[in-house]
Amino acid sequence: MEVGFLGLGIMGKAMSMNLLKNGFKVTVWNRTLSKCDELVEHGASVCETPAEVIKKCKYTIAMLSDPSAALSVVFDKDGVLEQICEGKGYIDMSTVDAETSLKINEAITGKGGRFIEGPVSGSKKPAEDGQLIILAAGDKALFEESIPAFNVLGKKSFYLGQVGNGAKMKLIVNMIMGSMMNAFSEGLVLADKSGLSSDTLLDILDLGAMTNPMFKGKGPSMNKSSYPPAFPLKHQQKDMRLALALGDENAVSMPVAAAANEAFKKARSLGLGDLDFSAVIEAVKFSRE
Ligand SMILES: NC(=O)C1=CN([C@@H]2O[C@H](COP(=O)(O)OP(=O)(O)OC[C@H]3O[C@@H](n4cnc5c(N)ncnc54)[C@H](OP(=O)(O)O)[C@@H]3O)[C@@H](O)[C@H]2O)C=CC1
Ligand SMILES: O=CC(=O)O
Repeated sequence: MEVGFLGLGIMGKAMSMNLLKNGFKVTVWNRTLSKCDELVEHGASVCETPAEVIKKCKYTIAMLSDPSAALSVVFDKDGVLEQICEGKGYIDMSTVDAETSLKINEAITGKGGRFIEGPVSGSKKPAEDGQLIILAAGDKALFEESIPAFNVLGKKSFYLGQVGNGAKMKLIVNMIMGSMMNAFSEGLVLADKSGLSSDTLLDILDLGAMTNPMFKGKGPSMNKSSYPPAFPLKHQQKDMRLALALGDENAVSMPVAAAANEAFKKARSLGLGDLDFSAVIEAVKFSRE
């Protein structure tokens, strides 16, 4: 199976590498073209524009930073729309809002192509290990044809119905994750400032009902003030912002998420946007200084 892949950031690189390792023929494109080199060393082909990738491949996956990147790759010059046509499928796995997905769906299907959104839950390591959770929606037949690729990329693929449902589900999951990360950060800082060991707090949390892979995975490095980016903080803040907009649309009051969003914004203003989202703990430390 030949697959195109647009966007080789933290996630796209790991995902396209997995496809290559599992026997897929992969043609890649990235805005910063030099990031394609490592994939080419592992057997990928490279194109100079998204349009060229679409022309070459029956199926193309995108993994881009945010709504503006997802729209630009489709609608701008040399973009996806220039070559999408009947018989081709476009699978956008970026985390965006439903409105963005719907715009892309309308444009792709208007040209006779097929579209699904497929945002993923799971970070850099699950992407490297093919253990993502895929939240797909849109053209059902395209979803079924994508299963061989999804089975390489993830441990479970959900089909959620009409376009927009995948985006909404992903934003809800990440809103919960961002709120949890803030409560966790406050607890670690409070333990430390109360004269307690924040490492002991991790041990206690791990033994009880609140044990979870995120606290276990991120806690030890947070206690060392180390935040190598797996999920960049700027993307988590984007997800909080988009989830809050979904709350506005549905008149759902979300004061916890709103406070968490403020902390991520504060962290961005401190220049921490490119670090892991666990660096939000620095905003908690900052606010009490
Ligand atoms: N990292 C994670 O743990 C997870 C991330 N996600 C989501 O996946 C998506 C990708 O995340 P991640 O890989 O971490 O992000 P990165 O910031 O590492 O990569 C972003 C990618 O988008 C490209 N890009 C940004 N702006 C544009 C633009 N205007 N035009 C074309 N390409 C553009 C970048 O290109 P360039 O290299 O040129 O900058 C790069 O390929 C995001 O939506 C994120 O929310 C979902 C689950 C987990
Ligand atoms: O979107 C981020 C994740 O870890 O999932």
